[in-house]
Amino acid sequence: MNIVLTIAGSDSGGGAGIQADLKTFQELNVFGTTVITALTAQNTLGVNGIYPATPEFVELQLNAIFDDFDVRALKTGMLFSAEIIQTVARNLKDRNLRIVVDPVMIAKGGQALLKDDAVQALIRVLLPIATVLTPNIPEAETITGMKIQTGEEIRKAAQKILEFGVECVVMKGGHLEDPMAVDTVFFQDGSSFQMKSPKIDTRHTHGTGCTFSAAITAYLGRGLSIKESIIEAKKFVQAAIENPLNIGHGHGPTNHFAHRLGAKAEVEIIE
Ligand SMILES: Nc1ncnc2c1ncn2[C@@H]1O[C@H](COP(=O)(O)OP(=O)(O)OP(=O)(O)O)[C@@H](O)[C@H]1O
Ligand SMILES: Cc1ncc(CO)c(N)n1
Repeated sequence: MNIVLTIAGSDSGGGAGIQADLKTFQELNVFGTTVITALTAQNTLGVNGIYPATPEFVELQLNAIFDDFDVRALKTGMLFSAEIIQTVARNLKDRNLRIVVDPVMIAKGGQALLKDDAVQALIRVLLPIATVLTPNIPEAETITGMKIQTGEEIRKAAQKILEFGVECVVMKGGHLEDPMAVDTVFFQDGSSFQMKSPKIDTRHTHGTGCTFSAAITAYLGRGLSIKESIIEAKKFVQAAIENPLNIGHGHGPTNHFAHRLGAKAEVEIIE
């Protein structure tokens, strides 16, 4: 059994964070382990409170996992503070792992999930060890300090992110004004490709980013290449968005069962 890990925050509402990650891992046949960085009191309407773990307790959880399990791939989600980011990076360095960093900053309802002063720590200590970084456009703007609207601006921002040391960056286009959900993927060797799928007109998009990065991690853990993992993850999240569950009164969760039920999503790959 391939073992993977998520280092993220708990979403009591079950649609994002650790809960979305574990559901994704389960659906994709990998064994999921967890390091919880913070509890959130959260539902589909918003985040009512955050209770972070101490960096020492984050480290205890990391040690518990690495002392016992042979983890193939991991993702990070909500990391909350510079201190937690530093603890995580210190414990991941020099391990033979594929690391997916989802630079979670703000919940759909607007609440901050990462402190402002933690962005620099993310750039300095986590990006240099990241295999794949999955920013949405606002996150890519915060990381690079650039305004991103056009395809050319996406390319320039991705270039700057690659210079921070990540092996591959997926610029997620879900937030752009476009009838298609277009993600553009850039690698250190200068190659790139695009993934296009129809943008679904739905408010049930809570946890899409978490589900996508967890699916990339699951496929990497199963031994797929970076490119294959990203493409298969896009299909997984597209199927989960296309078949919404009617849960909650706000931004409802994506449907992790869609894959099991055989939903097939069309994703166009443009080299
Ligand atoms: N309405 C939509 N229809 C189809 N695909 C979408 C839609 N919204 C987002 N996506 C896709 O879902 C994936 C996750 O991207 P998204 O931009 O939602 O992440 P995010 O903003 O980080 O999410 P989160 O709020 O969970 O952190 C990307 O592949 C994106 O293109
Ligand atoms: C715990 C948690 N992580 C990530 C997100 C982003 O969707 C969220 N809303 N909550």
